[in-house]
Amino acid sequence: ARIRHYKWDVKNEFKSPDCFKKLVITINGRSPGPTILAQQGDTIIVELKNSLITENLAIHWHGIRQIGSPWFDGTEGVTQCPIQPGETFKYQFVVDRPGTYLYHAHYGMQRDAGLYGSIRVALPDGELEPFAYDYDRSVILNDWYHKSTNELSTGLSSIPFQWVGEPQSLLIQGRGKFDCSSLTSPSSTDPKVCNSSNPECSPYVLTVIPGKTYRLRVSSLTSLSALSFQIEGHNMTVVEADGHYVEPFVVKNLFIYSGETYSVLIKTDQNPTRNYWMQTNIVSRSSNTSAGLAILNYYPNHPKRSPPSSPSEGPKWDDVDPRVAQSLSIRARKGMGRAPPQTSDRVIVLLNTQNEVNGFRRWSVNNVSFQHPKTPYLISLKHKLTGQFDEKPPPDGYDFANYNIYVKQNNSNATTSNGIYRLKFNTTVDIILQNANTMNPNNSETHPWHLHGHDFWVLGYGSGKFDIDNDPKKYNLVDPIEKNTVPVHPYGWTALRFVANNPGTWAFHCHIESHFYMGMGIVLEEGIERVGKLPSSILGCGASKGLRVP
Ligand SMILES: O=C1O[C@H]([C@@H](O)CO)C(O)=C1O
Repeated sequence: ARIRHYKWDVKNEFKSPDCFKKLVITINGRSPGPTILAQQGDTIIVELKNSLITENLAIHWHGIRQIGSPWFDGTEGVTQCPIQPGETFKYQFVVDRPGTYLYHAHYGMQRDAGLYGSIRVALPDGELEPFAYDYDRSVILNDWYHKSTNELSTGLSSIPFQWVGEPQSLLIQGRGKFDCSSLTSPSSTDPKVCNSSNPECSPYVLTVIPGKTYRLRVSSLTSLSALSFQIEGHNMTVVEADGHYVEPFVVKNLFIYSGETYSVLIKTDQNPTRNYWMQTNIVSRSSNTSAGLAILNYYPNHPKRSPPSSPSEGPKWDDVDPRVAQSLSIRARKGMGRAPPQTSDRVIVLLNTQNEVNGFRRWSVNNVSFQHPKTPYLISLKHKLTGQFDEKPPPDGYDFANYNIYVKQNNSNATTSNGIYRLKFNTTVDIILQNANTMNPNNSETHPWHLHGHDFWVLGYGSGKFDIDNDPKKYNLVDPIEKNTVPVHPYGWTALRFVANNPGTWAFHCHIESHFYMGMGIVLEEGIERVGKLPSSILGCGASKGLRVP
């Protein structure tokens, strides 16, 4: 195993990823940031300089379990104090599993500003993947807002509530195309603000050699949108999800939710005299945002030559069945999955609702809307700093008998809390995500939930209200996939199982940036007594002020 040492400088820069100029948070001048390339078992060291002028910072290593290094999970308020402007912070962790992972800001809604990238972990020398390919490439999908992160988050925490709305564009590998002619105000029609011929917003080009097999790692870090991804004229064979091998299945559209990663195999076996569209469309929300477009360039055609065809319409946004069908198709590759424990020690049902708290619009689980404490949990628990968060844990369920998930509630008030779920070390825990109606009539949204510090088995999906007596009998205990991010579909439920064997404090939350900001998450603690000495670099905020020694 090797040590991979990176030096990153994080700052604000003017960029035009979709032709509209705005402030973007870059790493070494780039957004998406540099790809971390490593081999299983390597140690990654990222020396991160915060060169933002007035803003704190924290970076999460999404999908990396941080076994033995829970303090470097990068989750502000949960595992560390934020990195202040001018400071250099050293993240150090082991990438213990091969696969496709991500990194991104995890502080307020900072991810929206463009602070994200990918992590690719290869097998050790001499070990082979269970599928063959000639080349390995990756694309990160995103959506993009023209308003600043501060404007968006301030709107969400204002009275009256100002929703972020649909994104202005969709990005593929950091590039999109906003139609500058749709702007009307004089300042924004200035070509210095929006310029459709700016080379920064020319489409991303993936050049391929005809007659080969490509492994394409596709991941999504959208702020809000669920996406359909397709490559004109090419089927995709899904072989990996969140770092786990999938029993291969073929799709034309890959539905992908924020925080998920997939590998698909594509054969470049189409007419080699032309190029093809790679395309994303928003699904699950009614949106006027144009498709995201990139070019699959068959060598030696000119990389800038537009495909002769028009981009496709994309799937119908409100057609839920094909998305549920894809979720159900994702199973562990035969003979390669780890079997889950056949029973669990604790079942936590999490009802997802939109609520109001003191006039603020929020999201809640079991009527509790999450709020960060001033002192990160890992620090207050390890150092036994009392009174730093609500000692009363949030509930393990909701009023199953009387709650109607299909209607807008008459009284949709909730409370805020920073209480956490404390899990007995090494026990097996089931979590059932239960979807419901929002505060708008006849509306239930899709939420991708992401768990830090673990992979979980996906035991099942269902529609309607989870029936605790009968639905567990239908669980897939034979070949469930392991993932770290999973959708709960509109008016549906999703059942997960994991073993609480990674000492630390771990966030579990909706990966939609505005929803987590609005309280849609929980925090789990397990084995805090087994956590080693905390590095001094994560201390220094809230009640841990005096603990930081140079
Ligand atoms: O949090 C949200 O707020 C809006 C909408 O409910 C506001 O009316 C929406 O679609 C969300 O996902």
